[in-house]
Amino acid sequence: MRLHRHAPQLLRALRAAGGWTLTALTAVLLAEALLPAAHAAALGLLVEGVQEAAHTRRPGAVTGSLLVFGAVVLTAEITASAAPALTLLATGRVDGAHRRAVLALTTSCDLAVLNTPAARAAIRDALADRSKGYDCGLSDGALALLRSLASVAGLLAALAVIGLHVWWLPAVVLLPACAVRMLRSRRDSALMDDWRSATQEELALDVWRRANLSAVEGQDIRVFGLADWMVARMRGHLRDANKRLWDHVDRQIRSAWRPAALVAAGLLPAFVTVSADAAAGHTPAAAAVAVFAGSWAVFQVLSAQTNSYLIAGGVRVVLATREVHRLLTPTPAGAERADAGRGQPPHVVFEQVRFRYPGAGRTVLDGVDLEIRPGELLAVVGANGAGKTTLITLLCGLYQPAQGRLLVDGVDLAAIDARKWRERLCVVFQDFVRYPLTLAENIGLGRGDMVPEPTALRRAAVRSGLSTTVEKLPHGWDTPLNPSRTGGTELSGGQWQRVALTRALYALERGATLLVLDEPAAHLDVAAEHALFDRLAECRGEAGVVVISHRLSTVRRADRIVVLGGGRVVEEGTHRDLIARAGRYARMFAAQAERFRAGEGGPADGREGPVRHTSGSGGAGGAR
Ligand SMILES: Nc1ncnc2c1ncn2[C@@H]1O[C@H](COP(=O)(O)OP(=O)(O)OP(=O)(O)O)[C@@H](O)[C@H]1O
Repeated sequence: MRLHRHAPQLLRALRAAGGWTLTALTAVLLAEALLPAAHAAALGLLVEGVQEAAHTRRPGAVTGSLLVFGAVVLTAEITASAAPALTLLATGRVDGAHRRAVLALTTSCDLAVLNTPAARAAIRDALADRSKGYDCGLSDGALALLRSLASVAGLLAALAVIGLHVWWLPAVVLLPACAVRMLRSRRDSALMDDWRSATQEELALDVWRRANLSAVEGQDIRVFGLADWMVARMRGHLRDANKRLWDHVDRQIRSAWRPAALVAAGLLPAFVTVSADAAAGHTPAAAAVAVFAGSWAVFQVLSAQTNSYLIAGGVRVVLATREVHRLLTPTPAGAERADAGRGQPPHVVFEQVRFRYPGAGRTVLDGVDLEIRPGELLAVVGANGAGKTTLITLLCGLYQPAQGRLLVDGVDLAAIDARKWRERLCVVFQDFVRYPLTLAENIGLGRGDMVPEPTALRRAAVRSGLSTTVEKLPHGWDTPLNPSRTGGTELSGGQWQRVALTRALYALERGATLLVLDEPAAHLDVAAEHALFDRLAECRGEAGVVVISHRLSTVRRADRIVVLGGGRVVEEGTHRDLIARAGRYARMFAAQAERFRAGEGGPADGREGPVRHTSGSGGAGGAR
């Protein structure tokens, strides 16, 4: 790694620490680095002052040198207290700014790019999260470089102190000092390598530690009797992690004599010569003291020099960040893009849309032509894997079609500001997120960019049928939906689904005009699903509503039904039209009704399809 090429960029990162903090920190680090040399010089002066006071019998002769020595000691105290605080402040600001920049890129880029292995690896390296096994981040590297530069000044000063009295001594001291430094550097790098591999074992161990404490995995561990197996596995990881570290300690203890031998070999002959000169009266005692202390200062400065692995780690972050920038090139700025329009339900058209996930072999959507009319209630049905969820991710602009285009009110979605378009959408994905926050916060995230509005929260809860749940919660809206928090609780699957739905309906209250629901009733019973569909039907007109569902008895009441199959729309129309056509939809519907008639659940009026989407044969797909 060529440090000189990346050093300026690493140092530039420090600007985020702020002008004053950076200036103060640089001054403190410089003072710290100069202290050993200053101490040696002050010690020489003090000896000279004491000698003069003894010689002239004037105690006042020592005052000046005593003040200088006191100033050095005071500076050491001040820097020792100020350096950690300033370092902490600078670290927080530099890493904070860096993380914000990476986060901004990752949240604004296309998911297709974000999900590639190259992008994931670059983001991981750029964030260098310690909990993921990284030993140092951007600020560690940048501060290490700054400290190294300061220590060069300290080294030159220490060499000057000894060179001033004995001209040949700097070279004699510098050689063993550099050798000791190299040995230490190698030892630290080896320790980091061992520590890194031990961390990987620790991370693996942590997976099982957390699994044991988690309610979900905890169930499996108990039901399948995995406890002994898990403990054995954890022991294995712990043994591997510790073995590397113990081997390292063992090696270090056995080779501890090397630096000591180098110090002795370098310093002893020189010190003996200087002492002999001093005894012979060729070198003053004060100069000899300064030389001895100065020589030791050279060793001190070089030993204190921060390990190069930190700088290497910082450079790795710089390079990874550059890669993140290259891969996640943001879409053109919003201002240059078309606005998404507001207020009215959008008219969306999929035109010959083809799409395949990055790295996947199969084309999921293969020429989809689909219209979502303003304010209509549209149902999308199809077998498992037909591409219904994929359709939604394209509608949200999370992925771009490989071919074809999506038009929103006649404008290509690719030319519309993604943020503004998503403000018009409220989506509940099949795998909705269960945030470990309070109920109100969970719902408010439907428009996290706005100040939460309690009236809108309550209206959305009434619409989704969540109100009765709110009343039963110990702290109502302020109940944390996380049993491990004080006063927190866990919701059932169906209750969580209503929370996700309320989140979307809240977004509707706050200005969204297209509601998209992917299996919104997967966790609800048949009666609750019917009631939900009635409420969704009330939203139409005010907003467009797109519902994906496998339960055909429910979606039959949609304005239009679209059937996806083979990567394209194979049928569309009202329930009545599609039944009359006696095609794929009619066969799926008949199969579900047949299951119901066979007594597999639901009311017996032929309206209810009892089918859950979890099994291929039981779902719409199985009815083909
Ligand atoms: N992130 C992804 N990367 C690669 N392939 C994916 C990804 N997500 C989905 N797929 C594949 O795309 C196809 C369509 O998936 P999609 O989730 O859109 O189907 P679906 O109709 O919603 O299915 P279901 O009814 O089971 O929810 C599937 O074959 C699936 O394996």
